[in-house]
Amino acid sequence: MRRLLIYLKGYYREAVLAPLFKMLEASFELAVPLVMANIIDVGIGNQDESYIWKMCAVMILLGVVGLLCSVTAQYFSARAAMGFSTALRHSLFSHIQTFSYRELDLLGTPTLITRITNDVNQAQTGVNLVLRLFLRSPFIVVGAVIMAFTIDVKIALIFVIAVPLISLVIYLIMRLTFPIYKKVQSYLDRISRITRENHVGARVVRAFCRQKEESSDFMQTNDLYTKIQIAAGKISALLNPATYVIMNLAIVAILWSGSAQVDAGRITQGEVVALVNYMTQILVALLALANLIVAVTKATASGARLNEIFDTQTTLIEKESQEQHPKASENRVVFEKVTFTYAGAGAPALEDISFVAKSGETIGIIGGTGSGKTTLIHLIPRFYDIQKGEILVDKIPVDRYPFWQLREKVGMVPQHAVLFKGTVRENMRWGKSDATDEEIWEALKIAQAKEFVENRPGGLDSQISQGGANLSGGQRQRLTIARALVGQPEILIMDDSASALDFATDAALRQAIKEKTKGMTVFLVSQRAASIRQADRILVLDDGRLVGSGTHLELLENCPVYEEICLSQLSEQEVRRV
Ligand SMILES: Nc1ncnc2c1ncn2[C@@H]1O[C@H](COP(=O)(O)OP(=O)(O)OP(=O)(O)O)[C@@H](O)[C@H]1O
Repeated sequence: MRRLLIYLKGYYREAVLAPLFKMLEASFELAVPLVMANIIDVGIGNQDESYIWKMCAVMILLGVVGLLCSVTAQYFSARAAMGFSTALRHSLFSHIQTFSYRELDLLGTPTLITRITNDVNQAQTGVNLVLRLFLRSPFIVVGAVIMAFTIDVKIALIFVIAVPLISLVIYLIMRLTFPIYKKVQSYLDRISRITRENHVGARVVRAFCRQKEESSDFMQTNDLYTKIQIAAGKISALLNPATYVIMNLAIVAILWSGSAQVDAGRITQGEVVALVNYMTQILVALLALANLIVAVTKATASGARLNEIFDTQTTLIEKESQEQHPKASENRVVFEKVTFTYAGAGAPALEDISFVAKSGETIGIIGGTGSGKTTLIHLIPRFYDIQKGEILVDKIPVDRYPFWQLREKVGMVPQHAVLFKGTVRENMRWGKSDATDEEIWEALKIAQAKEFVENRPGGLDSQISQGGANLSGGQRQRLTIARALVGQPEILIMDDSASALDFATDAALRQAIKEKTKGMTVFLVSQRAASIRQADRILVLDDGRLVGSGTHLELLENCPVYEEICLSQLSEQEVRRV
């Protein structure tokens, strides 16, 4: 947690003023029992009404000034804590943006969401409470004990016994609850994961009538979360009765011993009341301290979880950020004996892959599910670093390009069509931030999306809801294709991006891409043999290995895997048709 305190930078003044004002408030609070004692001893003792009113006014004044100090402290601590959490959240968000696919695969989205929301909030609460209570509570405890000693040393010894006893009870209860609070956080992660999965896959859940199972899964985790919170609550519930018993016993002892001292004329009745008040103040301060410690523990656990994210460094390093100036190369993308294994995976997802994709060529990639098609095309824009071999784009290894330049060269249409909330135009400008309407319409035309965008009220200004939920699967795919085309990339990668399109639209799309994007190297991943058979060259993957490379007819002759795929989808006649 200490490491995170750098995010208090800019709020040091508030971080100093908040505890100072709290201590000021505590000083006024410590003075109140003495005023009370005077009211009893002098005012009531002498039947001096005006003195009583005067002292009441002093008490009210102390209360009001104390309140003002407390509110001011609250203001400063809230400012500091909010400033801290804002800076922390910014930094965390920016850090997560640096993660490559590898780190995102390893960490997973739900935990990142919990950490940037819940954990940052816990840290913020911790900072807020520390600024207000860290000095105040010990100050009250020590101050009240000192005041007790100034009144009567013998009675003050009761404080010396009671305070450690109360502290011990608080300590024992906290020792029992701390491990439980740590578990709570991991359950929250699970709840967040289930919620996210369920909501993202809401349609699938309904299609498979899995609502009951999903609900029971969620309820199980939620129940466990509740149970663990209740367990912690039950133990914490012991705190008040146990400490109040000690405090009341201490008060009885004060009254007992105090009455004897009053009889002996060593102290006054007012001073006995003041001692009782000090005992109560001590208990309240110790309980506040216990709450503070719980909050600090939670904040420390959250801080550790946040530091885990900060300590996760991207493995994808931009080695040279200077712009590369590749000469126009015939061999646009070259894979040389490439082997790639996912982090934590036992076997390579791709092994010993070599091929050359020439400028202007359309490369079809086909293979069974899990054969490595998506993995292969993810390596071209360097979403992952390979372990063996080399990948060259325009004769320069991909890890020598600055990311922006490589990603500008490569237009990516992912397998899952993801769009963002906003207008069609805003979504299209992800491909090129300053794209003109003409450029956008041209890209939409090639992607076979012009007509349906024109028919939407507002055209380019029509709204797309979160994730593109107000569009059909095919419409979403066409818009993501258009988004990649807007930037006029030199290499276009389409990862099964036309799977939701009917055959006629799919064919029209491929035709338009071929005609309108001269010189562009196109990678076309598809499960459909019909979609890639016209490609200039087809790569056939099987279990992470390249088992065939050539044109449709060549592969039919010499690649049994390809022949099998084709025959499983098309008739013998269709397969052999040129
Ligand atoms: N992020 C990942 N982490 C670990 N393993 C992965 C990851 N993504 C894919 N794999 C594994 O790598 C192998 C190749 O997966 P890939 O997604 O490239 O296959 P694919 O041919 O594109 O399949 P599909 O046609 O079903 O999309 C599979 O065995 C898969 O389980």
